[in-house]
Amino acid sequence: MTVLEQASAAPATPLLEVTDLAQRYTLPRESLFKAAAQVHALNGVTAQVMPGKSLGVVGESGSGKSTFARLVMALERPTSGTVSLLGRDLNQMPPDELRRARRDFQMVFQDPYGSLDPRQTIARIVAEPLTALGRIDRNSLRERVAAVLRQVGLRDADMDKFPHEFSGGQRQRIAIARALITQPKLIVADEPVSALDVSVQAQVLNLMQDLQDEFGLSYILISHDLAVVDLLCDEIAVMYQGRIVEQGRPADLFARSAHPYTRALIDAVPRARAGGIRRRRGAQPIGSQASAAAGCPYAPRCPMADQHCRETAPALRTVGEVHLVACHHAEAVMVLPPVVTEAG
Ligand SMILES: Nc1ncnc2c1ncn2[C@@H]1O[C@H](COP(=O)(O)OP(=O)(O)OP(=O)(O)O)[C@@H](O)[C@H]1O
Repeated sequence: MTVLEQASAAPATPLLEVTDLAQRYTLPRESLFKAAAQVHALNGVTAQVMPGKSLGVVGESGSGKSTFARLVMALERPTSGTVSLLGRDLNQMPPDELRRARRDFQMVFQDPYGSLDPRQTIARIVAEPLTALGRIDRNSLRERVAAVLRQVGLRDADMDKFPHEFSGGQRQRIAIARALITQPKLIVADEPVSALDVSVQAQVLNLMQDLQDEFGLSYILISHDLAVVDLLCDEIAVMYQGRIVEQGRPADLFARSAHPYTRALIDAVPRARAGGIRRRRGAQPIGSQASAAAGCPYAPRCPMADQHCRETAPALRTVGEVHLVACHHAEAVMVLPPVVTEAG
């Protein structure tokens, strides 16, 4: 094999690599006589994002999605595990190096009303991640702001306005422009469209897709809505109580979900996917419940749970070619009929 062939055959370096990430929070003591309780927000999460690819992270409220996003952004240190961007462990970097590395990864938050400072002009808001990296002359800065505003479908003149002059969808475009200004490789978007009307959601997701095509961006897209991540992601990780319980390509997950929890999430997708998955009549809303003391954390809610599930926690394992699942009954779940697709 020639050197060139070897290079092209070598697997590409992951853009982001998260290994065995765990985060525990200690809650304030209820009284002097009680031990402080701990929340295991994240429990041994391992994931990779390749350059130009996107990972969707779905799960109900409290499953650990935002904690995962904060750790990936190095906004807090994990209890254990590592977060590496292009092979460099973010939590081992000296503060100055981490500040410079932040050029490569930016975040878009859920609330387009709360995340933009109402007293700042759009120019200042959008320029902030760049000015935080060091001095830059005013004219170049305004040119750069105008360019990213155009990239997200806004006008140069918008830079001298204030956030209250824009709709929710436009504000989310401004938040995306701010994330783009440092020309990042990765954007972590935490529920970027859940505060928007459905019609506006599609516009923002389409914009994110166009930007990905144009700049080879990667996204980590956090959402409670499978339909949203399905649109934009190459891979979906389903989280339950701080663990990834299933991970695979969207088409595999929809057609052959191997975890009963993923099936419950698909069941709750409110809109028809291209393949025609619809909400099942009378489907129960997914609420949080206490985890089992031992065994599979999903066992107390699982229609397939047996004694083995209640006693032994399933490890994440491969089923099929690239599909990962943590369920003792994965093979049986995969061959169940597709989630009900009722007419109308
Ligand atoms: N700073 C904190 N201190 C204590 N507990 C926390 C903290 N942050 C998160 N938690 C707890 O960790 C668990 C995971 O929370 P997280 O916000 O990551 O979930 P989520 O899936 O993003 O939920 P949501 O969709 O509601 O934002 C929850 O039980 C939450 O109460």
